[in-house]
Amino acid sequence: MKKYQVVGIGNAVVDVLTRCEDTFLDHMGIQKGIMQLIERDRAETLYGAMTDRVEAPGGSVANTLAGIGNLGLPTAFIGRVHDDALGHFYADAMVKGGTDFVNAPMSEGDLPTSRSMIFVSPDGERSMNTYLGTSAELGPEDVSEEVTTQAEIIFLEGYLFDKDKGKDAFLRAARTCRAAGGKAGIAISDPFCVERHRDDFLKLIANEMDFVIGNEEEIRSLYQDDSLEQDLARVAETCPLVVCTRSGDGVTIIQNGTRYDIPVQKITPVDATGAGDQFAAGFLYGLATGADMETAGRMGCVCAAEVISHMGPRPEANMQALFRQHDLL
Ligand SMILES: Nc1ncnc2c1ncn2[C@@H]1O[C@H](COP(=O)(O)OP(=O)(O)O)[C@@H](O)[C@H]1O
Ligand SMILES: O=C(O)C[C@@H](O)[C@H](O)C(=O)COP(=O)(O)O
Repeated sequence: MKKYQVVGIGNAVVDVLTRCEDTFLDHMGIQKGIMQLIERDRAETLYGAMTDRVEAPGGSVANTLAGIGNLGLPTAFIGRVHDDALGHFYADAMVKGGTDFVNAPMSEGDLPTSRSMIFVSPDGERSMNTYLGTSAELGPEDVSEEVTTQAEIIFLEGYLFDKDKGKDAFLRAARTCRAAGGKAGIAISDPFCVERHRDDFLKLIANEMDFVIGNEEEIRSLYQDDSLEQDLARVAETCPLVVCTRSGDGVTIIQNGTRYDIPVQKITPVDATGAGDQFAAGFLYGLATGADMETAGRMGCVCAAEVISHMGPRPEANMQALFRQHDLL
Protein backbone atom coordinates (compact mmCIF):
# COMPACT_ATOMS: atom_id res chain seq x y z
CA MET A 1 0.00 0.00 0.00
CA LYS A 2 1.47 3.37 -1.02
CA LYS A 3 1.23 6.56 1.02
CA TYR A 4 -0.92 8.37 -1.57
CA GLN A 5 -3.70 7.08 -3.75
CA VAL A 6 -3.60 10.14 -6.00
CA VAL A 7 -0.94 12.85 -6.41
CA GLY A 8 -1.50 15.90 -8.63
CA ILE A 9 0.92 18.28 -10.28
CA GLY A 10 -0.22 21.60 -11.67
CA ASN A 11 -0.61 25.35 -11.30
CA ALA A 12 -1.37 26.59 -7.79
CA VAL A 13 -3.79 29.46 -8.46
CA VAL A 14 -5.99 31.55 -6.19
CA ASP A 15 -9.34 32.20 -7.90
CA VAL A 16 -11.03 35.56 -7.48
CA LEU A 17 -14.63 35.18 -8.60
CA THR A 18 -17.44 37.61 -9.31
CA ARG A 19 -20.67 37.74 -11.32
CA CYS A 20 -21.08 39.95 -14.38
CA GLU A 21 -23.27 40.59 -17.42
CA ASP A 22 -22.02 39.47 -20.84
CA THR A 23 -21.84 43.13 -21.90
CA PHE A 24 -19.14 43.57 -19.25
CA LEU A 25 -17.04 40.84 -20.90
CA ASP A 26 -17.36 42.60 -24.28
CA HIS A 27 -16.54 45.94 -22.71
CA MET A 28 -13.39 44.56 -21.05
CA GLY A 29 -12.33 42.46 -24.06
CA ILE A 30 -12.65 39.14 -22.18
CA GLN A 31 -13.27 36.04 -24.29
CA LYS A 32 -16.18 34.12 -22.82
CA GLY A 33 -15.82 30.52 -21.59
CA ILE A 34 -12.06 30.02 -21.78
CA MET A 35 -8.90 30.52 -19.72
CA GLN A 36 -6.88 33.45 -21.05
CA LEU A 37 -3.44 34.37 -19.77
CA ILE A 38 -2.95 37.98 -18.68
CA GLU A 39 -0.09 40.18 -17.47
CA ARG A 40 0.23 41.81 -14.07
CA ASP A 41 -1.17 45.24 -15.13
CA ARG A 42 -4.24 43.66 -16.67
CA ALA A 43 -4.70 41.53 -13.54
CA GLU A 44 -4.76 44.69 -11.44
CA THR A 45 -7.26 46.38 -13.79
CA LEU A 46 -9.60 43.39 -13.77
CA TYR A 47 -9.28 42.94 -10.01
CA GLY A 48 -10.20 46.62 -9.55
CA ALA A 49 -13.24 46.20 -11.82
CA MET A 50 -14.67 43.35 -9.74
CA THR A 51 -17.50 43.85 -7.27
CA ASP A 52 -18.39 41.36 -4.52
CA ARG A 53 -15.25 39.29 -4.97
CA VAL A 54 -15.00 35.77 -3.56
CA GLU A 55 -11.48 34.38 -3.12
CA ALA A 56 -11.03 30.62 -3.28
CA PRO A 57 -8.11 28.25 -3.79
CA GLY A 58 -8.22 27.02 -7.41
CA GLY A 59 -5.90 25.60 -10.07
CA SER A 60 -7.35 22.89 -12.24
CA VAL A 61 -5.62 19.71 -11.04
CA ALA A 62 -5.34 21.12 -7.51
CA ASN A 63 -9.16 21.40 -7.55
CA THR A 64 -9.33 17.74 -8.55
CA LEU A 65 -7.02 16.70 -5.72
CA ALA A 66 -9.04 18.76 -3.23
CA GLY A 67 -12.15 16.93 -4.45
CA ILE A 68 -10.53 13.52 -3.97
CA GLY A 69 -9.25 14.63 -0.54
CA ASN A 70 -12.82 15.63 0.37
CA LEU A 71 -13.82 12.05 -0.54
CA GLY A 72 -11.33 10.77 2.02
CA LEU A 73 -8.49 9.28 -0.06
CA PRO A 74 -4.87 10.10 0.86
CA THR A 75 -3.75 12.77 -1.64
CA ALA A 76 -0.91 15.22 -2.27
CA PHE A 77 -0.40 18.16 -4.61
CA ILE A 78 2.87 19.37 -6.15
CA GLY A 79 2.76 23.07 -7.04
CA ARG A 80 4.54 26.38 -6.40
CA VAL A 81 3.30 29.34 -4.39
CA HIS A 82 5.25 32.38 -3.23
CA ASP A 83 5.87 33.14 0.43
CA ASP A 84 3.13 35.83 0.42
CA ALA A 85 -0.35 36.15 1.92
CA LEU A 86 -2.09 34.43 -1.04
CA GLY A 87 0.52 31.66 -1.04
CA HIS A 88 -0.08 30.86 2.61
CA PHE A 89 -3.86 31.11 2.16
CA TYR A 90 -3.52 28.59 -0.66
CA ALA A 91 -1.24 26.09 1.07
CA ASP A 92 -3.29 26.19 4.28
CA ALA A 93 -6.54 25.59 2.39
CA MET A 94 -5.10 22.52 0.63
CA VAL A 95 -3.97 20.99 3.91
CA LYS A 96 -7.24 21.86 5.67
CA GLY A 97 -9.10 20.10 2.86
CA GLY A 98 -7.12 16.90 3.43
CA THR A 99 -4.44 17.13 0.70
CA ASP A 100 -0.72 17.37 1.52
CA PHE A 101 0.81 20.49 -0.05
CA VAL A 102 4.31 19.11 -0.42
CA ASN A 103 6.36 22.14 -1.57
CA ALA A 104 6.63 24.88 1.07
CA PRO A 105 5.91 28.48 -0.09
CA MET A 106 9.08 29.85 -1.78
CA SER A 107 10.69 33.12 -0.80
CA GLU A 108 13.21 33.31 -3.66
CA GLY A 109 12.32 35.19 -6.86
CA ASP A 110 9.90 38.09 -7.10
CA LEU A 111 7.03 36.39 -8.89
CA PRO A 112 3.96 36.39 -6.64
CA THR A 113 1.43 33.59 -6.11
CA SER A 114 -0.66 33.04 -9.24
CA ARG A 115 -4.24 34.29 -9.41
CA SER A 116 -7.15 34.05 -11.80
CA MET A 117 -9.87 36.68 -12.12
CA ILE A 118 -13.00 34.68 -12.98
CA PHE A 119 -16.16 36.35 -14.28
CA VAL A 120 -19.34 34.27 -14.07
CA SER A 121 -22.06 35.17 -16.61
CA PRO A 122 -25.82 34.93 -15.96
CA ASP A 123 -25.86 31.55 -17.80
CA GLY A 124 -23.26 30.18 -15.35
CA GLU A 125 -20.40 30.16 -17.87
CA ARG A 126 -17.03 31.17 -16.43
CA SER A 127 -14.37 33.26 -18.17
CA MET A 128 -10.95 32.93 -16.55
CA ASN A 129 -8.19 35.54 -16.71
CA THR A 130 -5.09 34.03 -15.21
CA TYR A 131 -1.98 35.87 -14.15
CA LEU A 132 0.66 33.19 -13.89
CA GLY A 133 3.09 34.21 -11.22
CA THR A 134 5.39 31.69 -9.64
CA SER A 135 3.26 28.59 -10.26
CA ALA A 136 4.25 28.33 -13.93
CA GLU A 137 7.93 28.22 -12.94
CA LEU A 138 7.50 24.65 -11.72
CA GLY A 139 10.33 22.46 -12.94
CA PRO A 140 11.76 18.98 -12.35
CA GLU A 141 13.60 20.18 -9.24
CA ASP A 142 10.19 20.78 -7.61
CA VAL A 143 9.15 17.16 -8.14
CA SER A 144 10.13 14.96 -5.23
CA GLU A 145 10.59 11.30 -6.12
CA GLU A 146 9.75 10.47 -2.54
CA VAL A 147 6.25 11.69 -3.35
CA THR A 148 5.84 10.43 -6.93
CA THR A 149 7.04 6.89 -6.16
CA GLN A 150 4.50 6.83 -3.31
CA ALA A 151 1.60 7.58 -5.67
CA GLU A 152 -0.72 4.92 -7.02
CA ILE A 153 -1.96 7.44 -9.58
CA ILE A 154 -0.30 10.67 -10.72
CA PHE A 155 -2.45 13.30 -12.42
CA LEU A 156 -0.82 16.00 -14.55
CA GLU A 157 -2.22 19.37 -15.64
CA GLY A 158 -1.89 20.24 -19.34
CA TYR A 159 -1.62 23.97 -18.57
CA LEU A 160 1.89 23.36 -17.22
CA PHE A 161 2.93 22.17 -20.66
CA ASP A 162 3.49 25.76 -21.83
CA LYS A 163 7.08 25.78 -20.61
CA ASP A 164 9.94 23.36 -21.20
CA LYS A 165 10.61 23.01 -17.50
CA GLY A 166 6.94 22.14 -16.92
CA LYS A 167 7.27 19.38 -19.53
CA ASP A 168 10.41 18.11 -17.81
CA ALA A 169 8.62 18.16 -14.46
CA PHE A 170 5.83 16.07 -16.00
CA LEU A 171 8.18 13.51 -17.43
CA ARG A 172 10.01 13.12 -14.17
CA ALA A 173 6.74 12.75 -12.24
CA ALA A 174 5.17 10.31 -14.72
CA ARG A 175 8.25 8.16 -15.23
CA THR A 176 9.18 7.82 -11.55
CA CYS A 177 5.56 7.04 -10.62
CA ARG A 178 5.19 4.41 -13.35
CA ALA A 179 8.58 2.84 -12.66
CA ALA A 180 7.39 2.30 -9.09
CA GLY A 181 4.24 0.57 -10.33
CA GLY A 182 1.83 3.55 -10.43
CA LYS A 183 -0.30 4.91 -13.24
CA ALA A 184 -0.03 8.34 -14.90
CA GLY A 185 -2.72 10.44 -16.56
CA ILE A 186 -3.28 13.94 -17.84
CA ALA A 187 -6.04 16.55 -17.83
CA ILE A 188 -5.62 18.19 -21.22
CA SER A 189 -6.75 21.54 -19.68
CA ASP A 190 -7.13 23.70 -22.74
CA PRO A 191 -7.38 23.44 -26.57
CA PHE A 192 -5.14 26.50 -27.01
CA CYS A 193 -2.41 24.84 -25.00
CA VAL A 194 -2.65 21.80 -27.31
CA GLU A 195 -2.47 24.19 -30.29
CA ARG A 196 0.88 25.48 -29.04
CA HIS A 197 2.40 22.05 -28.33
CA ARG A 198 0.43 19.49 -30.37
CA ASP A 199 3.27 17.13 -31.23
CA ASP A 200 4.52 17.00 -27.66
CA PHE A 201 1.03 16.39 -26.31
CA LEU A 202 0.44 13.53 -28.76
CA LYS A 203 3.80 11.95 -27.94
CA LEU A 204 3.22 12.28 -24.20
CA ILE A 205 -0.23 10.70 -24.40
CA ALA A 206 0.92 7.86 -26.66
CA ASN A 207 4.17 7.04 -24.88
CA GLU A 208 3.82 8.00 -21.24
CA MET A 209 0.15 8.10 -20.21
CA ASP A 210 -2.19 5.41 -18.89
CA PHE A 211 -5.23 7.69 -19.16
CA VAL A 212 -6.33 11.03 -20.54
CA ILE A 213 -9.28 13.23 -19.55
CA GLY A 214 -10.59 16.16 -21.58
CA ASN A 215 -13.70 18.00 -22.65
CA GLU A 216 -14.95 17.84 -26.22
CA GLU A 217 -12.94 20.81 -27.51
CA GLU A 218 -9.77 19.48 -25.88
CA ILE A 219 -10.16 15.95 -27.30
CA ARG A 220 -10.97 17.39 -30.74
CA SER A 221 -7.94 19.66 -30.65
CA LEU A 222 -5.55 16.68 -30.51
CA TYR A 223 -6.07 15.18 -33.99
CA GLN A 224 -8.40 17.80 -35.54
CA ASP A 225 -10.30 15.29 -37.65
CA ASP A 226 -13.42 17.45 -37.70
CA SER A 227 -15.39 14.66 -36.05
CA LEU A 228 -15.49 13.93 -32.32
CA GLU A 229 -16.03 10.23 -33.00
CA GLN A 230 -12.95 9.99 -35.18
CA ASP A 231 -10.88 12.06 -32.77
CA LEU A 232 -11.93 9.88 -29.85
CA ALA A 233 -11.11 6.73 -31.77
CA ARG A 234 -7.66 8.02 -32.63
CA VAL A 235 -6.80 8.96 -29.06
CA ALA A 236 -8.13 5.57 -27.90
CA GLU A 237 -5.78 3.85 -30.34
CA THR A 238 -2.78 5.34 -28.54
CA CYS A 239 -3.96 5.42 -24.91
CA PRO A 240 -5.67 2.62 -22.95
CA LEU A 241 -8.21 4.87 -21.18
CA VAL A 242 -9.77 8.01 -22.67
CA VAL A 243 -12.49 10.08 -21.00
CA CYS A 244 -14.37 12.82 -22.84
CA THR A 245 -16.86 15.12 -21.06
CA ARG A 246 -19.39 17.14 -23.06
CA SER A 247 -20.85 19.56 -20.50
CA GLY A 248 -24.56 18.70 -20.05
CA ASP A 249 -24.53 16.23 -22.96
CA GLY A 250 -23.00 13.12 -21.44
CA VAL A 251 -19.61 11.52 -20.94
CA THR A 252 -17.86 8.95 -23.13
CA ILE A 253 -15.24 6.59 -21.73
CA ILE A 254 -13.21 4.24 -23.92
CA GLN A 255 -11.16 1.66 -22.03
CA ASN A 256 -9.12 -0.86 -24.01
CA GLY A 257 -11.56 -0.68 -26.92
CA THR A 258 -14.76 -0.89 -24.82
CA ARG A 259 -16.98 2.16 -24.87
CA TYR A 260 -19.19 3.42 -22.03
CA ASP A 261 -21.64 6.30 -22.47
CA ILE A 262 -22.74 7.94 -19.24
CA PRO A 263 -25.84 10.16 -19.43
CA VAL A 264 -25.86 13.57 -17.74
CA GLN A 265 -28.91 15.40 -16.48
CA LYS A 266 -28.50 18.84 -18.00
CA ILE A 267 -28.99 21.84 -15.71
CA THR A 268 -28.17 25.54 -15.86
CA PRO A 269 -25.03 25.97 -13.73
CA VAL A 270 -24.88 28.60 -10.99
CA ASP A 271 -21.14 28.75 -11.77
CA ALA A 272 -19.48 26.32 -14.19
CA THR A 273 -16.03 26.89 -12.67
CA GLY A 274 -14.47 23.56 -11.74
CA ALA A 275 -16.95 21.29 -13.60
CA GLY A 276 -14.23 19.39 -15.46
CA ASP A 277 -11.95 19.36 -12.42
CA GLN A 278 -14.59 17.86 -10.13
CA PHE A 279 -15.69 15.39 -12.78
CA ALA A 280 -12.06 14.22 -12.75
CA ALA A 281 -12.14 14.03 -8.92
CA GLY A 282 -15.13 11.70 -8.90
CA PHE A 283 -13.84 9.64 -11.81
CA LEU A 284 -10.36 9.23 -10.29
CA TYR A 285 -11.90 8.31 -6.94
CA GLY A 286 -13.66 5.50 -8.78
CA LEU A 287 -10.52 4.48 -10.66
CA ALA A 288 -8.41 4.49 -7.49
CA THR A 289 -10.91 2.44 -5.52
CA GLY A 290 -11.45 -0.19 -8.22
CA ALA A 291 -14.95 0.85 -9.36
CA ASP A 292 -16.11 -0.22 -12.82
CA MET A 293 -16.02 2.45 -15.54
CA GLU A 294 -19.77 3.06 -15.51
CA THR A 295 -19.68 3.74 -11.74
CA ALA A 296 -16.54 5.87 -11.96
CA GLY A 297 -18.18 7.96 -14.71
CA ARG A 298 -21.31 8.43 -12.61
CA MET A 299 -19.18 9.42 -9.61
CA GLY A 300 -17.58 12.07 -11.81
CA CYS A 301 -20.97 13.42 -12.84
CA VAL A 302 -22.20 13.63 -9.22
CA CYS A 303 -19.09 15.63 -8.22
CA ALA A 304 -19.41 17.93 -11.24
CA ALA A 305 -23.13 18.51 -10.61
CA GLU A 306 -22.36 19.51 -7.00
CA VAL A 307 -19.67 22.04 -7.91
CA ILE A 308 -21.71 23.78 -10.61
CA SER A 309 -24.56 24.31 -8.14
CA HIS A 310 -22.59 27.00 -6.24
CA MET A 311 -19.87 29.61 -6.75
CA GLY A 312 -16.28 28.34 -6.63
CA PRO A 313 -14.25 25.43 -8.03
CA ARG A 314 -14.24 23.00 -5.09
CA PRO A 315 -16.95 20.96 -3.35
CA GLU A 316 -18.94 22.43 -0.48
CA ALA A 317 -20.95 19.28 0.28
CA ASN A 318 -19.78 16.07 1.92
CA MET A 319 -19.22 14.06 -1.26
CA GLN A 320 -19.19 10.66 0.45
CA ALA A 321 -22.70 11.38 1.71
CA LEU A 322 -23.78 12.45 -1.79
CA PHE A 323 -22.32 9.25 -3.28
CA ARG A 324 -24.32 7.23 -0.76
CA GLN A 325 -27.49 9.12 -1.73
CA HIS A 326 -26.83 8.12 -5.36
CA ASP A 327 -26.15 4.47 -4.39
CA LEU A 328 -22.55 4.80 -5.53
CA LEU A 329 -21.05 3.61 -2.23
N1 LIG B 1 -24.96 22.18 -17.96
C1 LIG B 1 -24.58 21.08 -17.28
N2 LIG B 1 -25.50 20.28 -16.72
C2 LIG B 1 -25.14 19.17 -16.02
N3 LIG B 1 -23.87 18.79 -15.85
C3 LIG B 1 -22.90 19.55 -16.39
C4 LIG B 1 -23.20 20.74 -17.13
N4 LIG B 1 -22.03 21.30 -17.52
C5 LIG B 1 -21.05 20.48 -17.04
N5 LIG B 1 -21.57 19.44 -16.37
C6 LIG B 1 -20.83 18.35 -15.71
O1 LIG B 1 -19.46 18.68 -15.66
C7 LIG B 1 -18.68 17.76 -16.43
C8 LIG B 1 -17.55 18.50 -17.12
O2 LIG B 1 -18.08 19.54 -17.91
P1 LIG B 1 -17.37 20.08 -19.22
O3 LIG B 1 -18.01 21.39 -19.55
O4 LIG B 1 -17.40 19.03 -20.28
O5 LIG B 1 -15.84 20.25 -18.75
P2 LIG B 1 -14.91 21.57 -18.51
O6 LIG B 1 -15.39 22.21 -17.26
O7 LIG B 1 -13.56 20.97 -18.39
O8 LIG B 1 -15.09 22.42 -19.75
C9 LIG B 1 -19.68 17.10 -17.38
O9 LIG B 1 -19.29 15.82 -17.78
C10 LIG B 1 -20.94 17.06 -16.52
O10 LIG B 1 -20.88 15.95 -15.65
O1 LIG C 1 -5.80 27.39 -13.46
C1 LIG C 1 -6.44 28.40 -13.81
O2 LIG C 1 -6.01 29.25 -14.60
C2 LIG C 1 -7.85 28.60 -13.31
C3 LIG C 1 -8.18 27.69 -12.14
O3 LIG C 1 -7.70 28.33 -10.98
C4 LIG C 1 -9.67 27.40 -12.06
O4 LIG C 1 -10.05 27.03 -10.76
C5 LIG C 1 -10.01 26.31 -13.02
O5 LIG C 1 -9.18 25.80 -13.76
C6 LIG C 1 -11.40 25.88 -13.09
O6 LIG C 1 -11.52 24.69 -13.84
P1 LIG C 1 -12.56 24.33 -14.97
O7 LIG C 1 -13.72 25.29 -14.87
O8 LIG C 1 -12.96 22.88 -14.65
O9 LIG C 1 -11.85 24.41 -16.28
